[in-house]
Amino acid sequence: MAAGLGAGGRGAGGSQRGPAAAAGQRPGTAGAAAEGAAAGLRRHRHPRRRHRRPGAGGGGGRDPRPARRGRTAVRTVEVSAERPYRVRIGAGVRSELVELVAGADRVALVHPQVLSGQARELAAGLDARVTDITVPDAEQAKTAAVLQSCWDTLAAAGFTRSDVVVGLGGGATTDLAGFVAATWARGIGFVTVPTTVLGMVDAAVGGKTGINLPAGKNLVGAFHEPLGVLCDLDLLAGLPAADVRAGLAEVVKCGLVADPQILSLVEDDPADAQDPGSARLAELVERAIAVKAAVVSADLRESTSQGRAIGRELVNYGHTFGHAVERVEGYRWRHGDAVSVGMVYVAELAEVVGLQQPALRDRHRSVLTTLGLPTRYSGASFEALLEAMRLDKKTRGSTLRFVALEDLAVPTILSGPEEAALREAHRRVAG
Ligand SMILES: NC(=O)c1ccc[n+]([C@@H]2O[C@H](COP(=O)([O-])OP(=O)(O)OC[C@H]3O[C@@H](n4cnc5c(N)ncnc54)[C@H](O)[C@@H]3O)[C@@H](O)[C@H]2O)c1
Ligand SMILES: O=C(O)C(=O)C[C@@H](O)[C@H](O)[C@H](O)COP(=O)(O)O
Ligand SMILES: [Zn+2]
Repeated sequence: MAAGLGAGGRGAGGSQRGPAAAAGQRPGTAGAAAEGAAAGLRRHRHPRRRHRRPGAGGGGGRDPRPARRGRTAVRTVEVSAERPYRVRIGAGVRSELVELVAGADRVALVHPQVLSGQARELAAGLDARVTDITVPDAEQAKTAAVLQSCWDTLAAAGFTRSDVVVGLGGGATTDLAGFVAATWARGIGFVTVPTTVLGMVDAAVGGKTGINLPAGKNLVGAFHEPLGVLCDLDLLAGLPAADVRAGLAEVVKCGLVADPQILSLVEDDPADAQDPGSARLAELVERAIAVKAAVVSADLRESTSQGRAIGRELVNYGHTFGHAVERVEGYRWRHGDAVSVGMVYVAELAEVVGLQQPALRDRHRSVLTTLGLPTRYSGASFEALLEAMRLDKKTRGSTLRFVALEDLAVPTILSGPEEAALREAHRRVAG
């Protein structure tokens, strides 16, 4: 059964989403947690499985890409929050979907139009009855109307609590699909098969699901952990360069707040870091997942930040201003581009209030610039951005709270900065 919700398409949005172009390990909790997670990366070979790449026409086609990355190396990162699950990372791991949904009579496969071929291939390998749900592209999927339409489709197909929703796509698709799963029958099984760098390193892991409102980013949602996450690096082959770059903003975020080795890997060869087939990008993906897995394992529901002990809010670095930019731009910016500017904003703010040395602010700008990510934003007034920031989920009452850095991988919460400081940081980011 196919439920077309309108392909949407990037259309004009494609070029409008974001601008065109564009130490030392912390001794505290987050750095240590990331180290622990990195150490927990288990390296083993993928069980032998015949696997057909999309479009390979029966498996006989030659892979046109040079084998710069071990084709069989598969990594596993464990997430142990309320219900343990595994993040599998490597070429071909999407074939493991059949095991993750074993036992379900019905599977809903939620994906954007651009991934229809991959969705068909995945569906063909499943024993369950598959309901295909094509959703609009990118942020256009994260709306109440699309959510309603997904519920209607599940109702028509008779989905019960033993059935499973699979999100195949970038972060926008998996956020929506996860919220569909979280809300259907008060919560059914959910699996993520992320197809973007950002989806793999961030959105597919950790169980934050939801949709946007005109009033704010991700304002409606739920914590709903996946049964498993399949990061199939083969799926990145066709990802547009601008989306690879945007995903790297969240990777750099993990480098700044917890794992500085990430920054060195990017700075050593930024072009290689952006090559979907490179071993460097694979390592960056693994390292960022290790940071995220450690953080959400310790604080799934984002409830434990106290003083210097930062919980899940750590991975919200750069998002207070970043989400405000997305909101005032009508969700036409790429999330990663907005987070890039947001990280520069909070670095400027930390410097303005005397928390951080200028050198760290400069490192933010240089590492993001070297990837071609935006570091300036002058598209909206300070007042409009401030209003949007007030609805950030870290805000308590009328007190704005930012994740900020005292030093590389030394995070803190900057609570209730003066409006003059917020304004000055905006002036500096607006250039
Ligand atoms: N839940 C979380 O913890 C979390 C974390 C970070 C970001 N997010 C959310 O994730 C979203 C951003 O995710 P994103 O950057 O993946 O954007 P996206 O989902 O909009 O995908 C980017 C673009 O790439 C296309 N695409 C996806 N996979 C492709 C592939 N393999 N080949 C070709 N094209 C492909 C998509 O159709 C889209 O046009 C935002 O909504 C953000 O709020 C959520
Ligand atoms: O997983 C988290 O927690 C994050 O904050 C990761 C962010 O990269 C992500 O964009 C998240 O969706 C933001 O959450 P929100 O609670 O600020 O909407
Ligand atoms: Zn994010």
